[in-house]
Order: sequence, then C-alpha cells, then structure tokens
Amino acid sequence: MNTIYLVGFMGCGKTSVGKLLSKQLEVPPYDVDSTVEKLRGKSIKEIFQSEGEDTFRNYESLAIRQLPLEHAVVMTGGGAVVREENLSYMKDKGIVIYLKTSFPVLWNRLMNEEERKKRPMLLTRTKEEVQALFGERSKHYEKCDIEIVTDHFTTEEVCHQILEKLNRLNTKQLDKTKK
Ligand SMILES: Nc1ncnc2c1ncn2[C@@H]1O[C@H](COP(=O)(O)OP(=O)(O)O)[C@@H](O)[C@H]1O
Ligand SMILES: O=C(O)C1=C[C@@H](OP(=O)(O)O)[C@@H](O)[C@H](O)C1
Ligand SMILES: [Mg+2]
Repeated sequence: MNTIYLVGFMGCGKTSVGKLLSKQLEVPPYDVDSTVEKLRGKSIKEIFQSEGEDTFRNYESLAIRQLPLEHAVVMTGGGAVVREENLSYMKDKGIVIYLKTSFPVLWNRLMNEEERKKRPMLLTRTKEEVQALFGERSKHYEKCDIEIVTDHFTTEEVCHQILEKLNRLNTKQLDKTKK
C-alpha cells in the first residue's frame, strides 16, 4: 500500500483522524508538523516567529519528501497544498484524502484556546480573513483523490468512512507501483 496523505484546512481532523487510521491500518503515523518540529528542534509557533512563514513552508516541503512512500499515514498541515508541487508529489506517490469540513464547523473546533494558540495562521487574522484563506485553499484541496465530509461525524466515524472508501479501491489504485 502506498502512503495515505491526509489534507484539508486547519481543524478538519488530519492529526486526530490520522492517528486512528494508522492504528486501524497497522502502519505508522507521521505528522508533517511534528516532523518539522523535530527537524528544527522548536515548535511550529517558534519557527513562524523566528524564521517566518516562507521558511516554514520550505521545511514543510522538505519533511513531506523525507517521509516513507509506503505503508504509512501522513498527516499534512493545512497549508501544505499551497505549493502545488507538494500536492502533485503526494498524488503521484500515494493516495490523497481531503477531510472536507464547512467553515462554521472548523471555526467552532478552532475557537478552543488550546487549538488556537498552537496555530500561528490564526493568531494574526480575523474570522473573515481566516474564512478568505479557507476559500482560497479549497480549490487545492478539491484536487485530492478521495473526499470525506467530516461535519457532524466523530473522528472514529470519519476514520471508518475512509476505511470503507479504501476497501472499494483495487490493488492497482492502492499501490501505484504495480502496473
Ligand atoms: N470529526 C471531528 N469532530 C469533532 N471534533 C474534531 C473532529 N476532528 C477534529 N476535531 C477536533 O478539532 C481540533 C483540531 O483537530 P486536529 O486533528 O488537530 O486537526 P488538523 O490536524 O486538521 O488541524 C481538535 O480539538 C480535535 O479534537
Ligand atoms: O494552515 C496552515 O497554514 C498551517 C496549519 C498547521 O497544521 P494543521 O492544519 O494541522 O493545524 C501548521 O502546519 C501550521 O500552523 C500552518
Ligand atoms: Mg494537524
């Protein structure tokens, strides 16, 4: 099985669902944000503060390319698809799953102080600006291979829906190296 990449806006559940999915599939989970944090020895927030967003995007792109291409679940950060070459890399190497979530639901999940303070993209923006970012990014997310709606579903239910969709794929679709 090629690597499964989870994409979508902040708060759609990539990190939480990815952990559940990796357990179900019995493969290791890799969170791109955690990989970057390990690589740099500091938190995402600190990287944004001291090195800026552009440099963070370079680390993020590098981390995506360092992670295994097989037998893994990779949880990306919400902005990973902003660089189109990242999305085309992931689509080329594995299966890209978009956890589609409406803006009001995302906003509700992200308003929790714990969640908000972890995410530098939220700290300097108004609700309208975050919504505009969501609008700009949606067209990238929609280029994924599989779309799963998460509104009104628990993380366990979202994970179950992913497994059902994966079960419907054939061996060739699951393993792109097989011709
Ligand atoms: N399907 C869901 N239903 C309810 N809460 C969710 C769901 N998915 C994620 N959350 C909550 O939203 C917050 C952000 O989740 P997280 O997995 O970190 O998202 P992401 O990695 O996509 O930014 C967490 O508090 C998490 O518990
Ligand atoms: O949307 C973004 O630009 C970001 C999303 C974050 O990941 P999550 O989507 O897991 O919150 C993290 O990569 C960083 O704070 C930037
Ligand atoms: Mg995450």
